[in-house]
Amino acid sequence: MPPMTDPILIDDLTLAYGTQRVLSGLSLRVPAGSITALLGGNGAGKSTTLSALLGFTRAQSGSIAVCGIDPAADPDGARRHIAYLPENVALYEHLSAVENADYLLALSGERQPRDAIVEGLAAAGLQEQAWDQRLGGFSKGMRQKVAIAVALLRRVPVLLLDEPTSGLDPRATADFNALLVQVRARGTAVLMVTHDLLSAADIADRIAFIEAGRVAHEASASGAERFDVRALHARFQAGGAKVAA
Ligand SMILES: Nc1ncnc2c1ncn2[C@@H]1O[C@H](COP(=O)(O)OP(=O)(O)OP(=O)(O)O)[C@@H](O)[C@H]1O
Repeated sequence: MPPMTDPILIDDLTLAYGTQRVLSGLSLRVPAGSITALLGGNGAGKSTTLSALLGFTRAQSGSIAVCGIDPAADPDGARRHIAYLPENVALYEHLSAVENADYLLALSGERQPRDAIVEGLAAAGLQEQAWDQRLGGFSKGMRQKVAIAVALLRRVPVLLLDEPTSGLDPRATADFNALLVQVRARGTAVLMVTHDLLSAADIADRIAFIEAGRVAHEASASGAERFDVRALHARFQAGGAKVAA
């Protein structure tokens, strides 16, 4: 059997928008069944890194692979392995939670029966009475649950999240983090862009900080370099890693 490669592998990536260089030698890997939090100041290049993994933005040099596929060469192939939650999840207001999930799964060619959909919504923590309600009245936390249910139902090996807990209250943040822990237990490689150092320290296996276009520091949840949130906060405060309440 060929050796398993990490679902997310980025090596020495350099990427510029016109003359503005954003990434300068960024390397990052996210193994299966693990959560990596990507932190850094505003404009550090966190969302750009996600965009490169999704094949929306092309790097000038270095290599990038999603389950062994180069997203620049084969964006559709890479995206088949990815569930992506942008900061503001785009769902359909006039459709119910079940209808949204049904439609989004159909779009990705992975239609599933209602029983499976409601099971996914329940697993994501959405209350039964909300399953057939239109999304118009949903809170951001409830919308996140619908979106993550779709991601769970797709059973893809890679989950990309862009500031998923921004705007969530502490309870909804805790619920969301608990869900991510379940996703990790299924073997998914999770890459989460966030400014929320406390959440990152709570659930991530690794925290990577981007500075000057590269990962300037990585901290691990285990071993000698175990997270010291105060030290990380002090060190990276200037770089914009905020500690959320
Ligand atoms: N499509 C684009 N075209 C031109 N410049 C862009 C584009 N997208 C991002 N940029 C610029 O690239 C830099 C990095 O942006 P990016 O969104 O990756 O940062 P970020 O680390 O996610 O920031 P934030 O924490 O504020 O969301 C910024 O200076 C931004 O203005």
